[in-house]
Amino acid sequence: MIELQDIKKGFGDKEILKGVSAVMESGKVNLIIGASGSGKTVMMKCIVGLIEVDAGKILYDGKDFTTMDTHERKAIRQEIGMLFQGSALFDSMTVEQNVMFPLDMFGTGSYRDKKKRVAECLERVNLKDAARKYPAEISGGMKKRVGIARAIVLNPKYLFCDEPNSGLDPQTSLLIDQLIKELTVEYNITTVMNTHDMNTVMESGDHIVYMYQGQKQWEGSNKEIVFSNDQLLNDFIFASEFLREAKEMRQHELFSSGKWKEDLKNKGGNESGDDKK
Ligand SMILES: Nc1ncnc2c1ncn2[C@@H]1O[C@H](COP(=O)(O)OP(=O)(O)OP(=O)(O)O)[C@@H](O)[C@H]1O
Repeated sequence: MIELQDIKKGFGDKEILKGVSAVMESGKVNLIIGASGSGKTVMMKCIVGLIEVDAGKILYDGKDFTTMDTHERKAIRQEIGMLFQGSALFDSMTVEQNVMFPLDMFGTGSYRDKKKRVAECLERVNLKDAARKYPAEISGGMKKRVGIARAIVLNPKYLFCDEPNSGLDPQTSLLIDQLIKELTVEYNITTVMNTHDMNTVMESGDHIVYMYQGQKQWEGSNKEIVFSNDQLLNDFIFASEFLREAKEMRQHELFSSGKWKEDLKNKGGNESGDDKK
């Protein structure tokens, strides 16, 4: 679990994060969404320590990251897996060597153990047969899967994904989303993902933090989004008439099945559809 307590960050006299609090739960895909410039990337960089917050706390399973020294931070960083937007593979290395890289950097076992771990991860993302290929020889979706294998090779407790679906077709995006979600549940990882992809929001958003101009405007699940009355969130998510109609249909479907009550109860919400901020 990662907890943000009133984090603030500014550059010069420009305040970017204006006191954000949120809890990113383990075993869940926690999404950060919002318009361009709303502060998603700055927030993500603060959480992993690429930039320092001006105020507030970031707790990794109760341990305050903001006051840790370099040594303590290094220990946390070893528990973090990162999936970068462009996959960020080394072109001169094979798929297998790319996945091996974090093990060579931080791993302790023998070469044989490392090879075994790499094989397990490649098998898990269904890329066993591509081990000897180079990035230039595989598709964009496969590159993302290599990125995922590399991100999980050290058994991370926390996984950060920056726009994992950018540049992928809708079907491949869905497969990547499913894979990330499965791994999150399987290994009880706290996954934090920055995304613009509305399919991801609706399919994988166990917990969604909607950022608006440096503040958390709304948070809830993909089910709660359908019943949200927050105007800014609705304008952002259901931007087109088509999506507004789809939302109404989904609401109707959930209302008539009575399933919305069950879903909201499970999420700790109430029947009035009041939003949590
Ligand atoms: N290093 C920096 N120095 C100064 N300003 C910065 C810096 N990094 C980000 N900003 C500013 O912070 C604001 C939020 O940027 P951020 O990258 O977090 O937006 P975002 O929500 O991730 O947008 P996008 O969806 O386009 O990636 C922007 O106005 C940006 O110009």
